[in-house]
Amino acid sequence: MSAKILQALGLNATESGTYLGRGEWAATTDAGTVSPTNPATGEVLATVNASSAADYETIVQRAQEAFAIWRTTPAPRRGEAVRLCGEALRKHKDALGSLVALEMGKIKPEGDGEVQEMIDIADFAVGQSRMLYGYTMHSERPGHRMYEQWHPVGLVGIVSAFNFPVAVWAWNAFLAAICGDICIWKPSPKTPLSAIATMKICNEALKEAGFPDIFFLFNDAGTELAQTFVDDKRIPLISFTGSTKVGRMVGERVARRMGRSLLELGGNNAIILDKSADLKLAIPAIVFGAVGTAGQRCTSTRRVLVHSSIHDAVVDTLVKAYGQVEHKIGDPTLATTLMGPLNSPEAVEAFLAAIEKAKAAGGTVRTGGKALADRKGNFVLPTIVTGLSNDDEVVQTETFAPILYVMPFDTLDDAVAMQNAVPQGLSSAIFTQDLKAAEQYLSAAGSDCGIANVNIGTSGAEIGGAFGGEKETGGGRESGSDAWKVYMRRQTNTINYSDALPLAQGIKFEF
Ligand SMILES: NC(=O)c1ccc[n+]([C@@H]2O[C@H](COP(=O)([O-])OP(=O)(O)OC[C@H]3O[C@@H](n4cnc5c(N)ncnc54)[C@H](O)[C@@H]3O)[C@@H](O)[C@H]2O)c1
Repeated sequence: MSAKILQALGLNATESGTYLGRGEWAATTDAGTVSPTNPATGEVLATVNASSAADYETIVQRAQEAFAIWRTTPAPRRGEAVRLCGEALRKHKDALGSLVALEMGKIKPEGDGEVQEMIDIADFAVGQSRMLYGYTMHSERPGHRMYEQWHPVGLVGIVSAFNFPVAVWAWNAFLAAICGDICIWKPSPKTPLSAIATMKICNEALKEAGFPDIFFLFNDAGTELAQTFVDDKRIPLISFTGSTKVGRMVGERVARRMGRSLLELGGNNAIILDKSADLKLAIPAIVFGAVGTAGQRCTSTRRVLVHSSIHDAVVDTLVKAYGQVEHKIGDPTLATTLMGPLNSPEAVEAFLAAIEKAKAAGGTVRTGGKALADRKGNFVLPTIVTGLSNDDEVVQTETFAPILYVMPFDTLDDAVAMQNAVPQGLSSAIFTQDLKAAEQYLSAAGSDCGIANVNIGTSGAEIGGAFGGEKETGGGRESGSDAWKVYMRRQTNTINYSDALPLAQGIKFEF
């Protein structure tokens, strides 16, 4: 099965992890390897030769040369390049979706959905390429015109996480490309094949149509090259998606060199069920939010805050629903599977450690709480824990696994305070039929997250809205709304078409 999925995308048992531009993949074999593993079986899928320091240098130099051309290519023409990438991805959606499922471990519909997200952001970026608007301002000086324009920022570094191995790149790369930037990508060492396949699909489409290289790729056997990347002054913007721990370091290092960083970090997302919540909507939203991608989404639902009058009934219903999911845990590439494995054995250890901490803090495991030792792969049971306090360390921490903490509340003010009282601020939701409660939740005194929903869950964003979060989630916004602006530099221009030289603020300087 796995060989068939790799073959469908032209991937071999050994692959170069370095796209140098000009149609060349590096032949480097002495910079270590990356070994992506099937999380459902433990089988090594292929060997990826990592990039050397010299490869990295070649990439940056060629990216700089490419930028000199791309920055003056008309933006709608740049949009055409992205349109072709979107078309190529449409053709390969099934194959790439299967590879994402195989390598990352999310189920096939979610793998396909991730590729669809790439297609959607491509479409969005094509339209945006004709809408890189700046304001025109009225000058206080007669015969003067003032306006702003947006120029490409230059080279954009993209460091991505394992859980969205291809969509995160597209969110960044397609917008950056229409903005006139050149992108260099360092994917997660857990999912290099998805990155290589994506580069092949997009770069072949660009080459066929005669476009220059705008997308480069390197893989790092350790973290040394990634650190060089983060510290590299030739790269004005680093877009980092990953854990708060690594993202904090990246943000600090980029700031030290006065670079720009776009940080998309961890979440600790809550759903509030007030007493009027429509459980027909709320229960499936919670189950998908907590169990989807085996709890390995940045927007996964980790906490459910339930009005005390319905708390016990909601827990019972959720436990029953989890019972149904338990029968459909397995190979993520099969159509019948609802929950795949965790991505690595370390993730299983982190899951088990969190369960032990939860128990030690007085929590009760209502369902799940175990790894599935009867089979190969990194499978665990989706888990519900009750009886903990929102302040407990384990509840405050993002464990990247399907563990849901359900806690009661008495007033909406208490619920919102609990929801917000975590270090992260990514996604949040309320289920209510009470207009006042919904509006209070969305007000300035309500949710403090970058995403706040009413009557839909925390997980699964669509292209169009800006995606990202506050506090330890890093403050970045990607993909929709005016997120394109981060990939550009703003320039204010004043043009004098009069015969005089008046100074602003009426200042006189006569000599
Ligand atoms: N907010 C978002 O949009 C979003 C989206 C997806 C994932 N995430 C977060 O990502 C995390 C899971 O992903 P992960 O386990 O791959 O995260 P991670 O932080 O372990 O790795 C992320 C990336 O950073 C790289 N990296 C590691 N050490 C580095 C270093 N010293 N210098 C530079 N790069 C380095 C990794 O190789 C990888 O490419 C979760 O916390 C999740 O919430 C956030």
